[in-house]
Amino acid sequence: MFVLLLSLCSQVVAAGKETLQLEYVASNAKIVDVINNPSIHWQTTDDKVLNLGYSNLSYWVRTSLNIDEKEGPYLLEIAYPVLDQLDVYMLQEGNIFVHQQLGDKQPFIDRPFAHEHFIIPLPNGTHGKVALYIKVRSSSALQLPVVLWTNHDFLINDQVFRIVMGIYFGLMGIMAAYNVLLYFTIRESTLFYYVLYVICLALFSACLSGFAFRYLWPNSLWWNDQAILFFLISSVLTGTYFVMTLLEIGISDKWLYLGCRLILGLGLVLLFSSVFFNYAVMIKLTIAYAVSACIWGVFCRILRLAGKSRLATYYSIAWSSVLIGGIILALNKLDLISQTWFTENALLIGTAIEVACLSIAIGEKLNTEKNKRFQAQLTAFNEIQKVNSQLEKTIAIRTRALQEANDRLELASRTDALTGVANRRALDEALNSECSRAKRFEHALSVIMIDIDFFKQVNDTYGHEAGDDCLIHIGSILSNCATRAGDFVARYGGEEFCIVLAQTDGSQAFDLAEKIRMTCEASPLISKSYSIEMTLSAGLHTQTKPPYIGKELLASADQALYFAKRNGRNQVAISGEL
Ligand SMILES: Nc1nc2c(ncn2[C@@H]2O[C@H](COP(=O)(O)OP(=O)(O)OP(=O)(O)O)[C@@H](O)[C@H]2O)c(=O)[nH]1
Repeated sequence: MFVLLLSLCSQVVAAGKETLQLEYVASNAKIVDVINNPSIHWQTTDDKVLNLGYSNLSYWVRTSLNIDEKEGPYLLEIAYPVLDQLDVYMLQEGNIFVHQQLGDKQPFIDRPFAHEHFIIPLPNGTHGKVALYIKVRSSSALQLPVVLWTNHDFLINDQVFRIVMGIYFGLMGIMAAYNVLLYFTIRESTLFYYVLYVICLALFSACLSGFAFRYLWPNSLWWNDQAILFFLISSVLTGTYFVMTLLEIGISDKWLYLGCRLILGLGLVLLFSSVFFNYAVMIKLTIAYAVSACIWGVFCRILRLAGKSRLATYYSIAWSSVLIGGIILALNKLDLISQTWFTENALLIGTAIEVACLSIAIGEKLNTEKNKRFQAQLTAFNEIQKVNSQLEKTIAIRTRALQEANDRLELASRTDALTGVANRRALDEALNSECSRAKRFEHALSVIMIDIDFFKQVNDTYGHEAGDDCLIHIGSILSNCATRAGDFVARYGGEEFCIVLAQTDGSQAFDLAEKIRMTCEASPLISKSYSIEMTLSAGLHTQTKPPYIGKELLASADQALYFAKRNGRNQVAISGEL
């Protein structure tokens, strides 16, 4: 876009303006002492634009214009808005017919033609050879781009000039407005400094191009000079803050941080000094300061962005473009390169590219940070998942261990500690549940009560320890004999045992009771020091119809046992047959 407009602009300028051969001399004399004074040694220049660099002297510049009335009317343009004082004289045959005082030391309203540049309309009817004398003085760089336009060509050229400026300030405005909205949304300090930087840069460009004087402070002559310094220094200050936040230069980056702090400190000193010291001195210092800061910006990129390729690319293009633009403008102002549309607008082009690239660089940085945050969240999420699964495993192991412990406790609470068979509590539960089942399915249910004969004698003879071993021995005989599903062996208490036989009729139960009795009789408890022979007495009760009541079954079986004892022991008695 810029290249297109640049070429378009160059064509219009080339077609519209008459090339003027300027002569100049450093002199503070009056017009009457300059015209027709053969002792003055006028110097000529081959440049299209007279460029005298930074000079505090007054200069007289002269040329002659050939006016063809048929082509007119004509406008004389001095296309450099920051000149301090201009006295423009036009003479024909030694008579002054135009005298115009111009310059940015006069209120804008005094200009004969409302324009950012200095424009002098030639009086109607001007014809033939006209001598042009300009006395110029400026504390800024002294350039004198004098152009003679026909009205028609001037209008075409001016339209292009305004389109280019409109695009530039429009771009700056959009960038500032968009990023300020973005700042209020995401509160990222880089955006804040970027917006300040863009505003300062745009205002600095507005000062240089004359737009600020025309539209913002047309009557503030002192401020109009100060504003150039103020906004250039402010651009560097806000730009440095921006670079520090964009590149995350903190106190840990010792030398980079100190460098940035030095630039900020120097900027503040210059800003303060600019109020008191001569503009001509301050502008040179400020330009040197701005160029150094710009080079420092490039240096920061080299040290800080090695390896961060995309952000580095945008940043490099941005800073290089403004650096190149600034250098071209500085060389132009110092009269080291000639003034052309491009050299005059190089900084504008550079800053426009810079502002756009920096905006992309911010986006790139935010994007990188978003990805970093996402990665961190992902890592944290994975970590949490890992911990959770570890926790779940640990909980499962603990739960299993707890369950096993509970099972062991449950078993222990239902088991007789000495013999290992079920205890009385478990017997009551099993008997009740078998009673319910028998009632429901109308099964026969048998209960055998067993008691060791003369066990007191065993204890008395062999001791309690041996007695305990005998109880264990009998418990194991019972468990080994009553092995059918539904057989339930329990220690009833002391030397008494009980067997519940589900779905077992009287004859089956009797056979089992006999088998147990005989096994016991035939299996003495043998140890190194003794062999204890034992017999059992058993009472059997079988319930074949309701009511199935546990306590009553036990009582009937116990009654039968009592009978077996009384009847001589070592026998099985059946409750119904007593
Ligand atoms: N070693 C040991 N002896 C027990 C245990 N529980 C009960 N006894 C003993 O068992 C004996 C039971 O004796 P008694 O009730 O007089 O009956 P008995 O001597 O077996 O005679 P009968 O039952 O009439 O044949 C007592 O001496 C109790 O001390 C026990 O857990 N261990």
